[in-house]
Amino acid sequence: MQADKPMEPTVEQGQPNHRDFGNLKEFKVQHSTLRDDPFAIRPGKTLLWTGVSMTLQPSKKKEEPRALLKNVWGEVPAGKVTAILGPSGAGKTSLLNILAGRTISSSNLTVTHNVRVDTFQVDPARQSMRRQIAFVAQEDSLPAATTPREAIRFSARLRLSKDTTDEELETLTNRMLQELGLEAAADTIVGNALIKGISGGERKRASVGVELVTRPALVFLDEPTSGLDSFAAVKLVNLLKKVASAGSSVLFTVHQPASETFASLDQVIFMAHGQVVYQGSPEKVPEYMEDRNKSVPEHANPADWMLMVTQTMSEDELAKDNFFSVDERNLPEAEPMPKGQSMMAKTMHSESGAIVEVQKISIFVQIYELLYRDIVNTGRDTTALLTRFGASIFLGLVIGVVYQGVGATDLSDAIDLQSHFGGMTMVLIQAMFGTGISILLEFPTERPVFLREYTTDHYHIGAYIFAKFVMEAVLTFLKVMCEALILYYLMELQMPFLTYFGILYMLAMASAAIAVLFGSAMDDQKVAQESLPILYVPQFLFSGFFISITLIPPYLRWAQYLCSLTYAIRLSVVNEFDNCVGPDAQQNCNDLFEELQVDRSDVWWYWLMITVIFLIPRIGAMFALKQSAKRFYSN
Ligand SMILES: Nc1ncnc2c1ncn2[C@@H]1O[C@H](COP(=O)(O)OP(=O)(O)OP(=O)(O)O)[C@@H](O)[C@H]1O
Repeated sequence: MQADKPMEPTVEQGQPNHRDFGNLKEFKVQHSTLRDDPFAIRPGKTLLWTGVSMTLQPSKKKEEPRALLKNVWGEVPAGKVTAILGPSGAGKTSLLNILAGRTISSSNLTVTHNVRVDTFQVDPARQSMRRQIAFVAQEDSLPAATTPREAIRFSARLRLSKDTTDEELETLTNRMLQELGLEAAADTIVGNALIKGISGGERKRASVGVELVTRPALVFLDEPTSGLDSFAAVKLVNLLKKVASAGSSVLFTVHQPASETFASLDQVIFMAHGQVVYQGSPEKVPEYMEDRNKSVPEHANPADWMLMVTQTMSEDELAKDNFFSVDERNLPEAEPMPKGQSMMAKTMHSESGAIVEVQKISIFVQIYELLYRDIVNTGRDTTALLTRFGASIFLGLVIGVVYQGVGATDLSDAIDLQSHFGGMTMVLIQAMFGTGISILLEFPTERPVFLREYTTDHYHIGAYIFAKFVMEAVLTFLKVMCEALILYYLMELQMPFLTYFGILYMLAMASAAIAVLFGSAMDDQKVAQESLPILYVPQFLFSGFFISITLIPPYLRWAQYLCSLTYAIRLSVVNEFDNCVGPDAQQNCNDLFEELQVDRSDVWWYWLMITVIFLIPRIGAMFALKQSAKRFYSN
């Protein structure tokens, strides 16, 4: 561990740092409660569970239900580090997910449990309970263009008490980076499979930092040491011990801990075949194995030995040799949480030592932080930005050159008018497609980040949707402005420039809204992308451009009113062809209005409808994302 900055008054006063204390009680007396200390003492909570079972219901009638967890019991005392060990498929992650409220009963899964925090009965899936839990999943889901420093600071800003100052946040973040050995990588972007960033191990540690910086009372980590070298793994476990020594209950899963790591744990829960094999201190493992005639060989790592034994023996053999442990704790009756009781609210110690409730930051700060991150990250991803604007400018130039001067042609010539109308429609289709597709392609990378942050209580869903909307509105504004400037002047259109820009912009925003709704509603982003034509192709059919509305079967014509492209085309036609000069030109324009069923007096209605089509999917996306998040933590 690196030396720490002299930051706590306890250190400055010449008292020993908290790392010098072996026991929590002593540590509590000396430890700082300062808000810029990630290891500041926190109100500890003991998590207990019994009767945790998970059964997979058969998909076919003839099959039997499959018990994945059987009456699992255990405990994570406050101030202790507990590891769940066991062979692959033993049920470690399943247990962790149930305790974290991330797995609940569903159509094919039956979950039962009796979980308590201290003496109170709790439902881990409840929002108030999940707010207490810091959860580090196996897969990292940090935004690719963010740096570890920014990711940790973002988490601290949104999840710590609202009165935490910028200086405190900076100190907390620096301290966390230092503890995780991430100083050198602190300002390098996280990256992903396509963008080079920090290493996999650094990414894992950054994910841990994002959770630990909030000084949680309960810390759950799924395989935090996987992908780390043995030195980094030992360092991480030491860090978890430090977090526990500040009062947290730490529970993590691990496959095969090194001897040093194993010996340093406070408590281990060894699982096999969905049952508890051993629960207790690591030192007593050799004795436990000896009692079952499977003594740990000399110099062998007891964890490795236990893994080997449980993997080579069948479930029946293990049961016969008395390997499975039943709950003999005789727990007293749990108390229901009293009404209005705030114990499950997130709490911390004030500087006077009193326990106070964490004040959640306002939705405006959440929006500001989300927007700030989006702006910085968008600016960093120059390739995506250049492609987005480059493609618009290129397509604008191609369409503009092909339809050059089409707006100034003679409207008394029906073919000229058709080209004029065709050019405008082509641009509208391009604006609609270009915006929707680029959003839907981005969604798969953003979705896991949102799901992690939303389910760990970073922000309100409304803040996320609003920040996303503002960002899209600005980027789409700039993109459409580029296109409109090129096309308006090359095509020599007749309507006022601002009207033309307004129509293109509203259509692009409506298209973006539909893409966001699709991306939000579908868990499988590939399916969402593949289904996009279902939304766009009907728009062509009902827009009146490829087939006259009057030729469409009457029972299908209503569909035109749901298509944003229909309104955009009608608005373009009314504004571009309303002042046709000369009898032939007037006749041609009237024919076009009739074919498209455009009514000059309905212009306000067209504007209203295109606005509605752009607003409703946004609201829908909010609900769809909420549902997605529910499914996410119940998987
Ligand atoms: N939602 C689910 N639907 C079907 N099977 C499931 C579900 N969740 C877990 N399982 C099954 O339960 C068993 C235990 O899975 P779990 O992921 O908990 O094991 P693990 O001990 O964490 O394994 P590993 O160390 O490989 O991650 C596995 O056989 C897994 O396929």
